[in-house]
Amino acid sequence: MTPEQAEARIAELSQQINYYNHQYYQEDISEISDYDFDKLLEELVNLETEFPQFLKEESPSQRVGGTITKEFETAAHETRMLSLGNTYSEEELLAFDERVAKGLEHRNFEYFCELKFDGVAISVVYENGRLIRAVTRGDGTKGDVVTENIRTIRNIPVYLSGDDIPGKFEVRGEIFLPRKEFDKINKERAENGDPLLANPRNAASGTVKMQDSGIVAKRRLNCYFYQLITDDVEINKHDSAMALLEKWGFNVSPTYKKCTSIKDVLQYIEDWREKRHGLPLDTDGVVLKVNDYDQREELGFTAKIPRWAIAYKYQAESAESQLLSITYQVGRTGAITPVANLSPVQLAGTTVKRASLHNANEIERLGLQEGDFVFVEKGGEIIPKITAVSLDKRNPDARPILYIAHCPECGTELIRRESEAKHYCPNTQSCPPQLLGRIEHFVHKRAMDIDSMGTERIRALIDQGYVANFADIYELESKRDELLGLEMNQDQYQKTDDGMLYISLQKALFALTEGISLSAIGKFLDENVEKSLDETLRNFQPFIRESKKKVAQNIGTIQLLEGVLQSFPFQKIEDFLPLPIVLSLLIGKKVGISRLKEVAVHESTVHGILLKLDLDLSQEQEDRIKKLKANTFQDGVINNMLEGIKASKGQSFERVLFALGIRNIGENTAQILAKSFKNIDSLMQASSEALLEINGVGETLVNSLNEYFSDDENLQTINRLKNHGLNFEIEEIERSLDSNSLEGMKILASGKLNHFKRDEIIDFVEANGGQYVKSVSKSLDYIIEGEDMGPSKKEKAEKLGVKLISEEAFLKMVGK
Ligand SMILES: NC(=O)c1ccc[n+]([C@@H]2O[C@H](COP(=O)([O-])OP(=O)(O)OC[C@H]3O[C@@H](n4cnc5c(N)ncnc54)[C@H](O)[C@@H]3O)[C@@H](O)[C@H]2O)c1
Ligand SMILES: [Zn+2]
Repeated sequence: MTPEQAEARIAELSQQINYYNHQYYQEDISEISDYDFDKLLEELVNLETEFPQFLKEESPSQRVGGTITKEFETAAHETRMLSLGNTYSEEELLAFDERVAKGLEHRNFEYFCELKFDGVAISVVYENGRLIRAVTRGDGTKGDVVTENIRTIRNIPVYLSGDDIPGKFEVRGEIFLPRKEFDKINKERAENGDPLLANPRNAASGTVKMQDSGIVAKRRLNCYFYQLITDDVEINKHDSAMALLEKWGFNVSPTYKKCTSIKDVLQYIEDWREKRHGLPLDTDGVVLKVNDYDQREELGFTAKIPRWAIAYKYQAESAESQLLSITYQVGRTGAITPVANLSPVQLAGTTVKRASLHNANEIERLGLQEGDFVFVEKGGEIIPKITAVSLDKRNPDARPILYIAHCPECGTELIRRESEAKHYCPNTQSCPPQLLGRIEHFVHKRAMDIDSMGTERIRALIDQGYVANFADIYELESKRDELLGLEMNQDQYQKTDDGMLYISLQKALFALTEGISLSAIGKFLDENVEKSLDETLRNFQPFIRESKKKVAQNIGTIQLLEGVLQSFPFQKIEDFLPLPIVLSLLIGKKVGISRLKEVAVHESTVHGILLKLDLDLSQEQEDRIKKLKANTFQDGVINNMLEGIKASKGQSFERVLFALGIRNIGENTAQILAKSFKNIDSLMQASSEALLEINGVGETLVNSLNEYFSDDENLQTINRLKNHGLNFEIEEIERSLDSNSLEGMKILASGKLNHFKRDEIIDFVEANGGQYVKSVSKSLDYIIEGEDMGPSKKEKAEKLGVKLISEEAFLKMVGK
């Protein structure tokens, strides 16, 4: 490499690393894996070592990656908070050991080994036994003061008592979000249709920097401490510092170990390579630190890292698997996410059968072709990802993956907006998952409040054609009889990219056999989770024998199933079977497999397929098919749901307005609009000027309203909802007045007020006998002049001779 090339590459690497650092520390996003990031940094360090003339002071190799944010107060660290050198290789670890030995002139020394917890570093300062300040690492010299947030973490003591607590000391540790909590939060977010958190580390980091410590408290963060800094007690070694932390009640992970040689360290690393997956949090390596403080001092620091410690990072585990098929998922926003169905493979302690492919670019980047053997890796993320294709194993006849052009849920042609990686289904009105999102909003507690309509039920109603818009909900009452028997649990179904409907293996085996319970089959499948579909079916036969239930008949059916699976070229999804195949075994004499295939492509449940086929089935056949179905709507469920729907008709106009889900109309705006316009007709007819007069209404909102009301379908829905008796006008509540001081006066406020939020001023004027008016006109008595009242409005008021009054003077006038 020439010096010119080196200089250019150094600049390029620095820029990339700075960018990823910004994403990682400020935005809590990992755009590349830690491994890839560390490789970039390593390349930079190597080049700067070879060409020291290009080493800049501000190079990312010389600085700790984070910075402070603007949202918090800043505090300086009394002792700098450094980064750690890291390595992925044993050789480099041995080289580190030699450097340490040499630095200590080959005197004896010990290592203290800890796991490297994957969270965010925190410094917590105590004075006289009280937690007085908590600060993030920031840029290493100063960080964000996040004391209030840290106080909400239960196992960080706020007070300490005991006679050996120093007057002043600092502890450092790693805040983390336990994996269980992380999964719980994401489950809730999925149910609410919120975007999922990417991984526990980024979630922890984002949480620590939240403005609302109430939310932080709910997130159940936890902390492991690994450093004590104090001048008030004589400590010479790290192990005694750790013992003190434990004694004082700080949470210390019991996974540490003191080692007397690098050989012991390597053993510790091996011991935890697999075992760490059983810990409640993510760990990504081992930190080894020289135990003795005097020896540490001798070894010293570089600008960014201590010379007496290093992190050995476990490389993300990788495994080879085969691509079976691709499923395209449609989110509540219409975003399409391709998911790879893989043959099962063991990875980081779990069986992997699926991997996210993110978007079309990712498929292209990988150059993925049908049936490819691929490498999967599991980093901090829950869903593993495909990192590469094993080209030498590729079938020469394999075809490239063609990204779907139409929405798998509704058939609409997909669009891809410029500068966005994802494809979208533009059918926001009736694409089932998007409709689901809108209906979930409609029935939400703060909207129509129909809590008897949970996600599963709504999904069933949408998929089976009963609900296509809000008004349909109020017509369910008249369809009570048809609802009986509708299927609910959609997780038992899957569709491949060609629209073919699949059913879970558990349900299929349950229906195909006799005398074996669903839970027994579930248990059998759990035991075979690592096995491929073919192996699982093979193992199912000895299982049937053990069960001693209708052995000959059941085994016969399973062998038949294996035969049919071989003769028909369906794509594979582990844990699922093509529904036409399963149905052909149950009712094959009545209808051919090609007809079943035809119908299964267009339907989303067994119930739907049967309605379509309209066959004359025997009772026995009906009973066996029933075993395939998901939970169905029963009388109790239906009554409960219809009652909730009926009760929702009492919701106020503002709730109804919010429920409609008009873009940019949140709860607050709905309240303001309802109060200002009193009913939907005036709102519909309101001119842009009249709308803009209202505090809190801007151009964007005016546009959303215009767009919404100019759509006939929306108007129809509103009309139908009106006919069903929903409230489209405000109920005037008789109110006793606070005073009469504004009697007969017409008042308007403009600009930002200090004592009133958005719509509070309206209430206030009315409560004191006045009338609040929304536009500037001659009939006004006063305009309360808020901060930054627009100059044109002011001019208009002056022209009309309307009196301007300050907020203070107004309050005085009312006697407040
Ligand atoms: N994926 C990305 O885009 C991206 C971007 C920037 C950084 N990163 C990752 O972050 C790393 C750099 O972060 P860093 O500078 O914080 O270094 P680091 O995370 O590699 O090491 C220092 C940190 O380790 C933590 N730690 C955990 N357990 C510890 C223990 N037992 N003892 C001491 N410290 C412990 C502390 O928070 C400490 O601040 C990179 O190596 C990379 O893996 C990733
Ligand atoms: Zn769609």
